[in-house]
Amino acid sequence: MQFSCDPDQEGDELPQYEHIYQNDFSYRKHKKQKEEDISICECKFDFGDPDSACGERCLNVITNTECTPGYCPCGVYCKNQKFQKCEYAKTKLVKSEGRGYGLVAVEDIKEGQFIIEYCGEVISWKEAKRRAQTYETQGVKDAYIISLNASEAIDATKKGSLARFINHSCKPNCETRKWNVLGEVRVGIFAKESISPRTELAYDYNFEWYGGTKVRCLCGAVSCSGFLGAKSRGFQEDTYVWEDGDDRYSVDKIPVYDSAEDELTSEPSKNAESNTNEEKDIVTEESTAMIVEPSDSTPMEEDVVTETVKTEAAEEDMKLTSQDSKQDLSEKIAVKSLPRKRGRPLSSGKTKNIVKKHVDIANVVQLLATKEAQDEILKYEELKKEAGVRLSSLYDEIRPAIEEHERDSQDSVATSVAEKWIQASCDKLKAEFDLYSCVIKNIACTPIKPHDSTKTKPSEAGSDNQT
Ligand SMILES: C[S@@+](CC[C@H](N)C(=O)[O-])C[C@H]1O[C@@H](n2cnc3c(N)ncnc32)[C@H](O)[C@@H]1O
Repeated sequence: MQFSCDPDQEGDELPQYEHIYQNDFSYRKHKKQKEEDISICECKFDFGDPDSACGERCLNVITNTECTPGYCPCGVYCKNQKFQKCEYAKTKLVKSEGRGYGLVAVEDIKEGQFIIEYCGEVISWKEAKRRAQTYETQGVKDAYIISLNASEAIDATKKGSLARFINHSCKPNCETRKWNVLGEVRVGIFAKESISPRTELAYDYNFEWYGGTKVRCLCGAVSCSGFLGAKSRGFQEDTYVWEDGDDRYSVDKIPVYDSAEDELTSEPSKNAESNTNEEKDIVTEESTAMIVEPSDSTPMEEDVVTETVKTEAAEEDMKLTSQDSKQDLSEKIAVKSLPRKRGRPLSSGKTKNIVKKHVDIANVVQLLATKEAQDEILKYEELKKEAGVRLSSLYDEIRPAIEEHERDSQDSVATSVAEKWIQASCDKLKAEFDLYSCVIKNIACTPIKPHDSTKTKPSEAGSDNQT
């Protein structure tokens, strides 16, 4: 949405809030990152190539993790500390038609670029719901509570960054993404597309509506869902005529807040105008008890165990030689190439059983006395290789889809793609399982070749001499 910045509007009294550049932790202590939890990437800075420092291919960037100062191999040249260094895009606060204030771009913003962090007070969900109700009864019309993770939310009502002014759109040019920064999850606003100066920034709030006033959405998008939170379960259960893609709403007797009506001086937007004509009798009072759900559903903290498992498998993969590269690269990707966790032993405790052990099939085959046993093992080895090759070529096919998913959305990769990948991975695991069971069966049941005593190893010869 293009925005006309009226300099006169900048003189208007700004809403009361405390401006902060980092989340405020009054409700619990800020986590201190443990040394063993620090993720260290494998980037190497090359002075001749400034792009070599922690860019798109940095393992930490890929996993939405900022590098820890003092630990990144690129040192001061690391480019993956944007939250920590507040490397925001240039934006400007302006009055937006019918929606209070909004934020517009002042410079060209590239697709995928980090724009600003959504800062506020980190509070528990219980506290967030209590506050949302209090704000509603106090008549606070705008909602600034955003979900952080399963147990916590960020409240930017009283303390926040400029991100608190970014409005909602049903066809947004920005999106929220969660990043792990020094052990804490933080929410950033990122560009979904390239954005030119004077364009209003907006993301899809994914509002969860918990009752109270329904706020008419004034985003103006053709695909507008009509109300903030209209897609949420609470709203849909409450609005009995709702069907997907159906824009008829049962709004009788429901108080609707339309902030356009607060601003008598501002020209109502086309969208607002038509809505106002439609429902003249609607009461305009109260605010809303809504909490913004960032679109990024990537679990950050909750998945600690899974992440540990994956990390160590990935690390084991990293040790493979370059001859193995293509097939093993696909396996690295399958475990999302999580970077190394500092100080964590490779094959300890619970992850031991998933770490690869190399079995030299040629050696095993030589030990067995019968040709049948040897052939059986070689047949299963061939099947295992074929399954590996299929997984590898599938990787080439689906990599663009995975890359697109990583760039544009943090939700799930398309089910069809995921299913193909899972099937091929399972086939490969089954082929490995078949091979190793065949090896075990044959070692247990087939006579072993007699030891050739004429071939004495040099070390054995030496020790014999000594005795
Ligand atoms: C996080 S605040 C955004 C900044 C707000 N405009 C302000 O002036 O502080 C969210 C509130 O802005 C208003 N808002 C945001 N997007 C809107 C939209 N598309 N239509 C109507 N109101 C919107 C709603 O009142 C919402 O609760």
